[in-house]
Amino acid sequence: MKNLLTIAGSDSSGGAGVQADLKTFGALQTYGMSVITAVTAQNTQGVTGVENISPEMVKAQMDAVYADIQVHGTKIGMVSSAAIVEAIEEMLIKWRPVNVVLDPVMVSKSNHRLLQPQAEKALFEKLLPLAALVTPNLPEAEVMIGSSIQTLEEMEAAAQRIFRLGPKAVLVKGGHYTGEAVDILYDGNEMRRITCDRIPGKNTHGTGCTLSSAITVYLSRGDSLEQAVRKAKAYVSEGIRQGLSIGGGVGPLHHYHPFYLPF
Ligand SMILES: Nc1ncnc2c1ncn2[C@@H]1O[C@H](COP(=O)(O)OP(=O)(O)O)[C@@H](O)[C@H]1O
Ligand SMILES: Cc1ncc(COP(=O)(O)O)c(N)n1
Repeated sequence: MKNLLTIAGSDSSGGAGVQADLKTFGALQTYGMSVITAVTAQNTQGVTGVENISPEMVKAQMDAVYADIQVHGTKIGMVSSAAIVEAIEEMLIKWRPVNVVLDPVMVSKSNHRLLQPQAEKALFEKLLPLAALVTPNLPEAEVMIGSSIQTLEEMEAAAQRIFRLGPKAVLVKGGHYTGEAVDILYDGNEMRRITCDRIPGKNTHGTGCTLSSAITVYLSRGDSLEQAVRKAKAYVSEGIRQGLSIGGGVGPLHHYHPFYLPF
């Protein structure tokens, strides 16, 4: 059994954040644990409130988990504030966990800020260098490099520039692109285009959270980075295919595929 930790924000509607991460860990038959950074009041239509957990409490949660349980992979999502970034950095340096996957969550699909603007620099400078993989979507990659991305070639150039900020590898996700769902994986050596058919349908709330959690699972099982990304992408695609039309807005992908055994 692999033990997986998510450090992320709570989504009251259960589609993204900690809830999506724990559902992914459970569906992929690992033991899931959570360090909550912020609580959001959120549904399929938007975010109506955010309350941060104190940096001291974030540190206490991380200490509690890492001191007691062997953690085979850690996924980091919404970190909300610069003070929380610093708390997480301090604990990562203290505990040196393996397989750290950073999803640099900045804005929700419903267009609500989940990272304070003044925390962007802290996230880039303090957490990127500690990550085995960072998984920006297109708008996040644009913020990281400070220019717009229109083509696959520009996605590849962005991956190279983000790599220079210190992570061991970069996955620029193409969910916001047109045509096939192409993600660019760059490890400082090889540039790969990882492509899946674009699944029609609007229920994509939580795709980024789910992808980074599933990658963390597969890395913890010893898969190569490329294999882990390919398997996680297949899991997300099936989840979108079975997406749930609940609520009045963007519904969540589905995590329990009783007739579909991922890998
Ligand atoms: N309609 C879709 N069909 C298939 N894959 C998708 C679709 N939308 C997003 N994806 C995939 O889901 C993952 C998350 O991507 P993205 O939506 O860009 O992230 P985020 O949720 O962080 O904005 C990526 O692997 C992306 O290619
Ligand atoms: C607590 C939390 N974390 C992350 C996301 C991003 O997910 P998405 O990009 O699907 O809106 C979210 N909406 N809420």
